[in-house]
Amino acid sequence: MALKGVAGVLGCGKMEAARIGVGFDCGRKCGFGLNLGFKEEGGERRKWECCVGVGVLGQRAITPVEDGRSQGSGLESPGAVDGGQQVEVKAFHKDLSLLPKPLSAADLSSAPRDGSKVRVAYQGVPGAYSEAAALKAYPGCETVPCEEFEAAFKAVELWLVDKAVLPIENSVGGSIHRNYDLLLRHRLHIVGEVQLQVNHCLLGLPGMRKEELKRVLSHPQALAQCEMTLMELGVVRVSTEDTAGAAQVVALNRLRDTGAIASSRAAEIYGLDILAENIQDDDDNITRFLILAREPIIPGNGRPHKTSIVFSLEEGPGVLFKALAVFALRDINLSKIESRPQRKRPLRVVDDSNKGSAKYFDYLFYIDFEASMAEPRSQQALGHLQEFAGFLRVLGCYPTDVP
Ligand SMILES: O=C(O)C(=O)C[C@]1(C(=O)O)C=C[C@@H](O)C=C1
Repeated sequence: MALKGVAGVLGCGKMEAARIGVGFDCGRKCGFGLNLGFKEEGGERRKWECCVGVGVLGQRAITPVEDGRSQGSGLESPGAVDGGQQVEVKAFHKDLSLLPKPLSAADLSSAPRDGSKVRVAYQGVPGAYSEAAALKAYPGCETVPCEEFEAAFKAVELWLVDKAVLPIENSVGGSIHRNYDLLLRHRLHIVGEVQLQVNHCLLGLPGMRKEELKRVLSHPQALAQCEMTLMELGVVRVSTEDTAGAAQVVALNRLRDTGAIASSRAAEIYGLDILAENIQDDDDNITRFLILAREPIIPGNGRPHKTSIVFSLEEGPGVLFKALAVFALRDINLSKIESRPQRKRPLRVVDDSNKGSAKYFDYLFYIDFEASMAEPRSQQALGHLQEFAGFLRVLGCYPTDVP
């Protein structure tokens, strides 16, 4: 499947100005796209509009789904009128089965049409919680391990895999900031979330007892989530790239005095004993993962949806209060707010008159709100936010998951 004809604008009759469209080839010369734009009101950019369209690439056949207005099919019917003249239609002898077929709902589902499995990238090695999250989202998928988070983003961008599943926050350890930063640096779309109950096990070589351990290896988040158990054991903590990677190191190097914090599945894969189960400090230890893809999904109204956005604000008193009010005013609940330093402009000079010595940290704000982009109140809220946000990007709109 190759990326072709990423055509700019899909037709949306309602949108008067500045439209941003993305179109994606679905493999059979068909495409679909999400079109976001502004409406001009009184000479100002005011209103967000969002519409989705499906079409046939390489021709002009685009049929907006939402407002039902065709923008010209490019396939004239026999005897079409051209400038008042009847056009003579020549007979042709072609294999009609070669013509692109119209998209059906199944074409937009997660499974590739050729029967092959969905390929999902994750950071870590087999047995990592991220792999379990990928399998929860796409049962029976082909999981593709990646060394770093960034490699998983790139694997999607380079069409090596269909999706990536990456941890974004944990109920005990908090946010995974690296992935917030990567979301902005890459242009992938959030198409889903997975909430996974994480039950950590203490693993060791067969026959070992937990009292014999001197060191415990794991991912820093996992070590932090099992702080109390590790204190009781009085062991040295050593960070690894992922939990299953820790189990792999213990098994491969036959480390007798070293344990690993990982999943029971990792114990099975690497042939280790489970020395203790559920060793996390908090029983409600839930990690939330994001599913990323090259194309956005068409937001629905049926199931509860979330929308994730990122924006920057100009300096001034109460600007964050005003930004949050656009959601409160429309009764939209926020489920997450995170701020990250702006990498390109981490500090802002605020007193030009005073030799420019006073500086503020400059932040980007990430918000998840509980509404679909298909709802007018979401579009209105973002239109309102756009009035005072220096920068605004919709990272994705996707169905809410439950642990
Ligand atoms: O190391 C793993 O197994 C991962 O999937 C990563 C990760 C994380 O980054 O937070 C995921 C879930 C657990 O909370 C611990 C580690």
